[in-house]
Amino acid sequence: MTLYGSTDASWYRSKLQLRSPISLPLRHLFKRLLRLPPMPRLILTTLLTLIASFIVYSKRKRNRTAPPGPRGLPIIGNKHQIPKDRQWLQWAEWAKRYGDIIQISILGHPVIILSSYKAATDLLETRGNIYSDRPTAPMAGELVGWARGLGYTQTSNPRFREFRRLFHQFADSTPKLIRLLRKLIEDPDNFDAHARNCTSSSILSLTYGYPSNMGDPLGLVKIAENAMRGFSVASEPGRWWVDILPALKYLPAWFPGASFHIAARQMRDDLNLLYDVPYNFVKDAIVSGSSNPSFVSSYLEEKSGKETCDEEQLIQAFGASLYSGGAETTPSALCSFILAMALNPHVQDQAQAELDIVFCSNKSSALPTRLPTLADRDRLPYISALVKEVWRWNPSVPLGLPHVVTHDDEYRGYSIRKARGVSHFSSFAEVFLRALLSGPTAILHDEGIFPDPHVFEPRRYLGADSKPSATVVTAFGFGRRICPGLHVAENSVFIAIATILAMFRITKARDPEGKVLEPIVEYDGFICHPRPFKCKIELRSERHAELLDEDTVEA
Ligand code: HEM
Repeated sequence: MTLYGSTDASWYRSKLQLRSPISLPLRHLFKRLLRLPPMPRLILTTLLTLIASFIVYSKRKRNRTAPPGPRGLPIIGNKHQIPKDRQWLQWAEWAKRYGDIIQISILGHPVIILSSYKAATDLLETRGNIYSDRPTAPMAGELVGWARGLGYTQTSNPRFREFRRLFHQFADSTPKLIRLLRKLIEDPDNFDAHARNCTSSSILSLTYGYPSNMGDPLGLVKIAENAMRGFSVASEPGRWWVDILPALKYLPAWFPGASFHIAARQMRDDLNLLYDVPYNFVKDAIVSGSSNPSFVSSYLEEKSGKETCDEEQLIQAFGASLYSGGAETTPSALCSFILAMALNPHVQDQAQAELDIVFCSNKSSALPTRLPTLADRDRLPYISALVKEVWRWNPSVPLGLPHVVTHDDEYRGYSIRKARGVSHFSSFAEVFLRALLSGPTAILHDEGIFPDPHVFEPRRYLGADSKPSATVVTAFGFGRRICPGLHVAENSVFIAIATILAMFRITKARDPEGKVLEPIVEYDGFICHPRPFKCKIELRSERHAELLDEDTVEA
């Protein structure tokens, strides 16, 4: 007796005298099924059985000791509740309702979201090793190809250690920002574009020795910007179905719903250019004896032309990882700083008062003898605190990067299951730990640690004696996967902020009638930028401009 055969339909009819509220629709459904010809009946019945088992399976997976979280729909779980943009607002809302460790589900598989400093450090730092892998990321990692670089490399890959070692060597580099200062004098209104262009060319110069003073003959800044746009878009959580159902990647691009292949192909082409063009530039320059000192040129010179194919790929991927890590995050931090200064003149007054005490010989005229350098950091506690507050106020990577759990664990009585990524179909079982969440109740806006989290207040990081306090900052992630560009970012953003504050006064812009234009304080993107806003950036004195020509500026 089979359900697909036509022999004993009356037996099923008798079984369908169900009493539950869904008995009527079910009866209709089965009646219709029984009327179908055998083949369509077989296909439909198989499909329905699969769907029913999936529902039962996904309900069972939510075990009673799992962290709390919002109810989802059968099969898709909470997928439909994840917004396409600014997901951290949704994370924060859930955190308010369910607590600082919550579990949602996507297609029956658990996704854990942490939103307090305590939960994040307990899991990602203290028990870091089992929480430090990365998911396979079908869209950004595989289809676009970012898995070749560090951000999406699995910890078991031998390249992981090599990448981290190279980053360690790079940590002393500080991007040169003198060009940014000049641009701010010449054309202050376009500060956003200058911050991006100058950061890009500065990273390209440090990494490949690409000259920043001769325009951009290879169009490298554009190439890198295109690749980065792809990185941001491909990495957005919840945006691509193929990240949730990796099996979709086997569909041909023409198949309805598989247009992600077309987007991925374009992004991959952009990324390949970022791998090849600057690398070939360094190789050609070494051959012709015209190479400028850079990280990649010293690596290749050390190998004296005997680099293996693997080493070539490693250093190419390292260059792209450097670029992808720094090129968007640094300008995001600088724009947040400018916005914070336009909105908080009293903070700016205090920071400039500190600078004037340290650098002006004649206190009454406030004319400086030189501009700040990194070596002055200890003498500038308020500015150091202001930089930390920039990281906290608008974290450049508000969602962090996903972490994957590699062993079953228990935390506060909740069970956290390891990712079970065996086949392609089940690799979406990976558990994501979105460690860095912005929004009112998330880590950097955790009211327990940072009262009035939306207020820009550098004093949070100073003790009663105005000396630096031990408050921790977490904008750079946790544990084994903590941002390896942390020191480069801290140094370059500190020196840029200290020098901009020393040289310029930042105020709100006014319209032609003199009315103040209030900036909108909103941010978007996987790498989060303030929405475009206008402000006025003026030199504090001509003397400050002269200092740029004197050989006193480290920036
Ligand atoms: C400007 C401020 C920056 C912020 C706020 C920032 C933040 C972050 C965060 C939150 C992560 C994820 C950490 C985790 O998984 O727990 C990360 C990873 C990473 N960052 Fe940064 N970053 C910044 C600048 C940079 C710079 C300048 C570079 C390169 C020089 C860089 C390179 C990287 C790389 C390669 C990774 C992946 C590390 C891994 O997967 O092991 N970042 N960053």
